Amino acid sequence: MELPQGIDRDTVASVADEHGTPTYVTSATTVRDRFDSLRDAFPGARIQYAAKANTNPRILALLRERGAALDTVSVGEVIAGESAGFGGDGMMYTSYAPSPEELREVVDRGVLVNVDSPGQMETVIDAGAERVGVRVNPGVGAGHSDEVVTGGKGARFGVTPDEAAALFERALGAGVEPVCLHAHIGSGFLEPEPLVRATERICEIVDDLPVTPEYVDIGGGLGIPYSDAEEPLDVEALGKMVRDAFDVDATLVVEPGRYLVAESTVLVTRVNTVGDGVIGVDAGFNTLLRPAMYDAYHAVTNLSRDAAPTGRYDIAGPICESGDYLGHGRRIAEPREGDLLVVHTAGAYGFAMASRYNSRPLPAEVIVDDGVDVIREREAVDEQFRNVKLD
Ligand SMILES: Cc1ncc(COP(=O)(O)O)c(C=O)c1O
Ligand SMILES: N[C@@H](CCCC[NH3+])C(=O)O
Repeated sequence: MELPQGIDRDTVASVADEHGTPTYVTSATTVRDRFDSLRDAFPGARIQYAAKANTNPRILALLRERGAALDTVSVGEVIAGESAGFGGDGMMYTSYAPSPEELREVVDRGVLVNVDSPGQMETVIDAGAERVGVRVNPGVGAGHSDEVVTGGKGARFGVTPDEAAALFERALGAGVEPVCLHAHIGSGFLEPEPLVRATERICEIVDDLPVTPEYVDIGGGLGIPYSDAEEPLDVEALGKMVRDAFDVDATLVVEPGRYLVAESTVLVTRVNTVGDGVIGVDAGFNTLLRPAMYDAYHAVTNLSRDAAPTGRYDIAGPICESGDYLGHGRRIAEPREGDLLVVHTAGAYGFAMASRYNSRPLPAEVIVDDGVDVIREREAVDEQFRNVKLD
């Protein structure tokens, strides 16, 4: 698998030498390129980046400069958006079971809330919002695994179409403008059909609302190939099919996270231990959770060796759990202690899902644009204890 645009082996090696490992290394060019391809595929649409995929404010700012809006899920993400220059108008907030305090703070910050329960609607009205959105379950779901399907039967996200119409009525009755119907069916699908079907269904739901909202948000979920064997999603064809299905007089909102950032980033990690068929590296599921959590595949290459793959290796992280592997049976050039490995396609739900398990500090993040810039320092080991009270 290739490195992201504008990043070569020497760059990754010098990042590792200067800033240590594990470190996430992002190509600004690839982020811009993916944004531009979506903008071209969905002309006139609002491309609303789902900040949860990669919340680094420098990446948010890069997308804002390109013309993106922002979808947020917490006050923390709203603050990250503000620090990246997004105003309230440029952001929406779509969350599950938020506290009334959180909803009030989001409204105070001027961000449009997509509610998904009658109770949330009451809180947003009480908080003095002028506008509101409603999240509906369009009855269609899709995703790379069951854990990430958020629409269809059994999904807990979004109200029913009838409830959505009732919530629109409630907002109108309270003098609050219902400006958005929102849906999101799941994450990481590589075929256009589910999103096209959802778009058709969402438009039917819009037809039954008391007013047509300004925005109709069909969510994100656009997948990307994690291996050379997977066919990429044809976003141009998807854009055309969605636009053909979108027959309401509203601004189309597309809300991808993964598609915009996943391929922009690699995780560089150093080999600390070489055993019989198992190599131990300094990045584990504390750094990149996806393999352990979803059995997700991330390609791994040995940056330090020119040789063709010499064998198959299990790649283990440093966490004291037998499930801490980044990959199994990977064909790579024979690793030696001190070698650098690259874990590909790590820009979405990588750093964003990292933890301090085993009291290992959070990794560093670097962006490569005209030069190489640290966009998040590696956490110092003792920083993780700063809220601890010893007496
Ligand atoms: C409400 C909402 N919008 C957008 C997304 C973005 O998903 P993805 O990264 O798969 O595009 C998510 C996450 O699945 C989400 O929950
Ligand atoms: N975290 C998931 C995607 C879930 C998106 C959030 N709704 C992943 O890494 O694939």
